[in-house]
Amino acid sequence: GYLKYKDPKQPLNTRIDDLLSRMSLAEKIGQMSQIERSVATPDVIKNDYIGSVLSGGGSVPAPQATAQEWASMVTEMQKAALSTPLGIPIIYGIDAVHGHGNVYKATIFPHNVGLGATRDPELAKKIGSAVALEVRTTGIPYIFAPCVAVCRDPRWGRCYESFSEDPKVVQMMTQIIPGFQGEAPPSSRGRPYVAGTRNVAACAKHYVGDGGTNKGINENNTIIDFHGLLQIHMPPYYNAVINSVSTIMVSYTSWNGVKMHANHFLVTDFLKNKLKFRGFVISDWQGLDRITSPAGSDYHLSIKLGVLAGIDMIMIPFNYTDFIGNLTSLVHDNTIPMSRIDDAVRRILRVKFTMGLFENPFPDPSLAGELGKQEHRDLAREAVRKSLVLLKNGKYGEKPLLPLPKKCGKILVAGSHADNLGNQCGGWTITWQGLQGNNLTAGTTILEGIKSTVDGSAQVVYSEEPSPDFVQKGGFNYAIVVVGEPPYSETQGDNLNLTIPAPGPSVIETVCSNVKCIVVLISGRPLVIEPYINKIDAFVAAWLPGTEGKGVADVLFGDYGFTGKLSRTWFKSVDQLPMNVGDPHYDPLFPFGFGLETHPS
Ligand SMILES: OC[C@@H]1[C@@H](O)[C@H](O)[C@@H](O)c2nc(CNc3ccccc3)cn21
Repeated sequence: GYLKYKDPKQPLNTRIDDLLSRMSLAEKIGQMSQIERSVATPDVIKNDYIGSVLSGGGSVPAPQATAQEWASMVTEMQKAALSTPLGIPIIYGIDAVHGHGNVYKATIFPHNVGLGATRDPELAKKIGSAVALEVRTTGIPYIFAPCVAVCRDPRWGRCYESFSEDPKVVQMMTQIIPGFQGEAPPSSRGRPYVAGTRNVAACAKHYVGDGGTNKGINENNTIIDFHGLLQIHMPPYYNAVINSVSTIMVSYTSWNGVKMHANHFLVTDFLKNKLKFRGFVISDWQGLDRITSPAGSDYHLSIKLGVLAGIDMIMIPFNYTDFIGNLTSLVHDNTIPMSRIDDAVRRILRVKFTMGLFENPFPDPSLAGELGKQEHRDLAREAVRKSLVLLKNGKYGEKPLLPLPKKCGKILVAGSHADNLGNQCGGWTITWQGLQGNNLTAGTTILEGIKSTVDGSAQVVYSEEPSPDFVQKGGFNYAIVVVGEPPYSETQGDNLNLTIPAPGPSVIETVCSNVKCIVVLISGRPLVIEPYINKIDAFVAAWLPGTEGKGVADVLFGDYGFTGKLSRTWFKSVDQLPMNVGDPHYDPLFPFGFGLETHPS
């Protein structure tokens, strides 16, 4: 018979009220449960009324799975969900944080630290809509992006996921949200909005103060007064909410010793009641478990604190029986009132109804062909060009070295990051931690880009770690040295010394003491460069450019000018950290906002 909640012509709140009134506690708790794809069998989805599934970093249906294989996996799960009595569709989420990183042959864009250096919100929006298409072509309607952290200490392993140390630059780049979701019409501003099946629901993360921890220690404590929190870490959430972000993910971190996942004041009083956020709040992976230390030592208490704080959907992700059992008993004994459960389910349903998931629960086959499309790769290459920051161009008193002539004669290209696609993509690429080498996915290394840019008369010689003899006897007019950090994610990226890993420094020394050298640094953050900077002729910060490495050669050889500006302070020494623009004692090697410019030759 006719069911009001299934009628898209009914007002949104009528659909929510009607469906909620039909739901059992088990069905409500199911909607609040997000499980990992590796445990999400059709039976589990059906029997536990699961409302959401995710892919954790690197969790794929099969190695090098095609878009079709991804879509088939989602379809199978969706069929199970729709076979339940109320037929509420699941929402499948994934970390598409710099393009659809888990997926083989997806376009990989520069990580956020590089996008921040572009200062180009329109570019961010275009990237958002390209990523949305690549995500949707795999049948997925929801992504855990953008990270709107304001990273205040580059020793943090996730600093590359942050657009900038300056909240104003992060606020500017939240324009990626209307890119992901589509532009909300005036009537929907400030409310969750997803335009349709070519867009995805987004997730502003990690609320709040994830980038402000002590010494940049991941998941640690952000010690700052309320005024400071509102001034530095909160502003991007104002923009995210008004730009209709559908979901917000809570941070593992603590604020002045109180776990964010247990913080009723910030999650409910401030975000939901003050900022009027109407989407759903999702936990991070085992975010509830990590409320206690050791993690998981009192899961019953964790669930009580997290759900009462105002978390609506829980990224469990594996022990769903524990979660469902504990939450059910917490409601039965009235520790958690049904009103809290209903608020969570309303918010989840509001997002699912608004984004059209009930009308279009299955992948849209018309989106085939979007994965890794040349048009998206060209956009990514433009982003690479605009993300490069030129920090030195010729030694003191000498003429500028860049742009290099395409008729450059014999040049040397050296370093561990010159011909290494995995290194230039960084973390959250194919696997959670990222990979090294050139077989991980489809793309163009920096070396390949150089070779296809220079004039036919030029000779490009590549040596990853050349000997002094090789450099001295090579007769090179110039050398391009590409070094930097290996890929990493989260805690694995925490680093207190921030030195360029060996043999980077010695390659710089060997090459730059024998031939005019351009050093291109591939890193998620500023690294120690001061000891070598006087020996270097030209110095370029390239961040983590992604698959379209040719964007680097585009600018080195003058097809485009350098325009990027530092989105982060470049320290002289790690002893100065944390040190950010606006600090009373500010003594950088290169200041926030710095970037030399060149013009197309
Ligand atoms: O991947 C899901 C979330 C992600 O959206 C958050 O930004 C991030 O904080 C986060 N961390 C994990 C933990 N990932 C993990 C991967 C493999 C094994 C164990 C944990 C999952 N997630």
